[in-house]
Amino acid sequence: MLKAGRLWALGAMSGTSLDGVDAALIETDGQDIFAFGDTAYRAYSDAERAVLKAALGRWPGDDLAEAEAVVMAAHIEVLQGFDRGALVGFHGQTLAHEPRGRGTHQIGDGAVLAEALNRPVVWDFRSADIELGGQGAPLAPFYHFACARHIGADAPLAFLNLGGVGNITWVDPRCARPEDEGALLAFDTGPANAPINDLMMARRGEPYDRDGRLAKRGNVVDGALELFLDEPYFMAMPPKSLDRDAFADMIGLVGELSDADAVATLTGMVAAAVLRGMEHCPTPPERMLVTGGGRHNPVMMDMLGAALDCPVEPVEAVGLDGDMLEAQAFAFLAVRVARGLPTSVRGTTGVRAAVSGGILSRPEGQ
Ligand SMILES: Nc1ncnc2c1ncn2[C@@H]1O[C@H](COP(=O)(O)OP(=O)(O)OP(=O)(O)O)[C@@H](O)[C@H]1O
Ligand SMILES: CC(=O)N[C@H]1[C@@H]2OC[C@@H](O2)[C@@H](O)[C@@H]1O[C@H](C)C(=O)O
Repeated sequence: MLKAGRLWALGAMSGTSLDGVDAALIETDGQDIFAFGDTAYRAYSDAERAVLKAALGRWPGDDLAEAEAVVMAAHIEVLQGFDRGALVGFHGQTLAHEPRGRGTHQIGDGAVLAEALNRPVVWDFRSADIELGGQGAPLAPFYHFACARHIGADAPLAFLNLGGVGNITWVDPRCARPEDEGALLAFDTGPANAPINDLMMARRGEPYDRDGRLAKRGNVVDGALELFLDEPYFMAMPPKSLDRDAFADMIGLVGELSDADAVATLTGMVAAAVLRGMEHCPTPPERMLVTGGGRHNPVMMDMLGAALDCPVEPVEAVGLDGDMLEAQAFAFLAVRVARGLPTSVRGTTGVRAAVSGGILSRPEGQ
């Protein structure tokens, strides 16, 4: 086990929107953040993305050699560019997520990565949590707690990640540790960019609605929005988490609409799902800090701002990097795992007892 003390750790995240690999360095002891370091991004090519897309929904035992090779090559390429980072946190690529069924499935082999980088790698962050009855997601909340302390927050606030899927973390920074009762409540709010990206690709051959340009020209259609909000998921109490394609049917709800109205309505659904999620927060947060690609979409941000009672701002408002927060989170979690500290609790994933989720693989001879 790693001794207490600060170190530079390198984290890598390949998220559900399948855009690419984010990598970031942070200096941490697994509790506090001391400094942020370099970051890098390696986009997937269209051909690579198509391979990953075709592998979604697959489980161990299926032939995934091609997808595995894409994930490993992209990670090795981007991580080899960092000379700092004594420990690596490697999330891998989620292909399927069924916490109450077959479990959760991330591809990418941390032992192979450890040899390629000649550094210890922590990986398979979600399985241990699921084995103890948790959802295996979201896992960024322990890092959100550290961020809240880092920015000097003194009242409950929320972090909202708008990736392929949306997830929210309500944080009480007055608690001493993230594992303390009442410090965190987190869950996936609903779909975020994934259905928008899928619709843009299907109808226009474009990967996403850049800057909300198409949504801006359309109107939210109430009938479709109401049908969407009838989904029992929104009423269900946390813990809860979602597969990327759990709401793939929502594209059907907008199937008859013009491109602009369809995208505007899918964008409105993201904000409406977050608003429904707020009902589950223990107290209204003082502010909502938004991370992930959705914060670059002004239509999505305006809809959120109009729906919520608190200020909604990108995390850059407090000096954080919203494109790299998840990569930093897995660097931070790697240090926690290496030190034997918990990475999830009942309030974040519903796990029966606090668990330190992840495997540590060392290169031969270390
Ligand atoms: N300028 C922009 N305008 C509109 N949408 C954007 C913009 N930039 C990014 N996005 C959206 O954000 C997505 C990428 O978000 P992000 O990188 O946070 O996702 P992820 O990390 O893959 O997902 P997850 O957090 O669910 O694992 C893009 O696919 C796109 O839909
Ligand atoms: C199973 C899985 O990969 N879930 C992702 C996904 O993307 C957003 C949301 O759904 C969240 O639950 C999680 O990612 C972030 C990094 C998390 O675990 O906190």
